[in-house]
Amino acid sequence: MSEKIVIALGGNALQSGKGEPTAEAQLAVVRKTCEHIAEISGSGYEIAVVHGNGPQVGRIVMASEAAKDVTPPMPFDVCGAMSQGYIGYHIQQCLKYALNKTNRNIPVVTVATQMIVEANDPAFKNPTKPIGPFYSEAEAKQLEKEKGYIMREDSGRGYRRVVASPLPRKIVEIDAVKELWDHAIVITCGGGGIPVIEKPNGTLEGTAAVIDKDFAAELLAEQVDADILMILTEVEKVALNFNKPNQQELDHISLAEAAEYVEEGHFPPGSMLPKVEAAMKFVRAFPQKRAIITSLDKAVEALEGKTGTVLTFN
Ligand SMILES: Nc1ncnc2c1ncn2[C@@H]1O[C@H](COP(=O)(O)OP(=O)(O)O)[C@@H](O)[C@H]1O
Ligand SMILES: NC(=O)OP(=O)(O)O
Repeated sequence: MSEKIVIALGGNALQSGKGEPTAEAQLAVVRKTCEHIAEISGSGYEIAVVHGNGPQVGRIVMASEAAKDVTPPMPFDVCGAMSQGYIGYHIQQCLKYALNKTNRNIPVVTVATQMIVEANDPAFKNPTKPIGPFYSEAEAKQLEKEKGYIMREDSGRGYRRVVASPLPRKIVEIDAVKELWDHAIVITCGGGGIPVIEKPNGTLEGTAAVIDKDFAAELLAEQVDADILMILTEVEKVALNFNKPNQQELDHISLAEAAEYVEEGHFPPGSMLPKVEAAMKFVRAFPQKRAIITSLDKAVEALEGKTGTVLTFN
């Protein structure tokens, strides 16, 4: 039987193309990434794709706010749904093309996915998820004053707006994803899923937050009994002392080592910490399985054990 793999694509990594953060620049990165995903599919893996949306949803919110004199601003959850739509569309288009090139006629489909979060999740009081563009410290201070945004430094790359990032609890469309699994490559839980709160009468209500797609991908991997959780971002390996002269890249981490490095503060919240924590959760749930963190362009080599950081139980 072929192995199942959930592949998570970083929202920032998808915007890592040179030049302006345009849809065209993202499409170019998605196109290249999909060549790798098609190659993985060609090696016999069953795949689902999850993607991030931090930069994208941040810009959609900004555009919506900026257009307030022309049309009413969109609620935050709707902006999240819009980001799922356009990133999913890019992946669908590029992945289908890459699969066709290798004569693999597999349908590719995006499922608009809602994710149940808890209304009393402490994350609502402690925003950590960076979204939108990067700013200088002075610009960040100005935005805090003018717009009331909460701004934080993001992994040495500049300041960004941070928003609440509650934990994903339940994938609303999981039955549809499971039904589709044998027939298509499913793009699901985009941007971590559209955050919704379940009301006592059973209705769902969108809420203003951005769920971490690493945790969403992990939850999906558990639900579909995936063999591998693969998290693709901008760096080839997870590092200790990241961006410092004594930076040390890691080939392999055990669960116990990962816990120690987390405790020592090597991984910032909202960027590398959720990836490592999601990987830890996966191998804790499935001690025989593995999680891999690497860059978009190294996915194939990492699966072959040639690069990336592999996290296992022992
Ligand atoms: N210890 C670390 N090891 C590797 N990268 C790190 C580390 N700490 C912070 N980073 C940064 O975190 C980034 C990944 O987080 P982020 O950009 O939020 O991910 P995504 O691509 O999923 O949106 C890396 O590209 C790197 O710049
Ligand atoms: N939603 C989410 O996790 O986005 P990023 O991958 O951009 O951080």
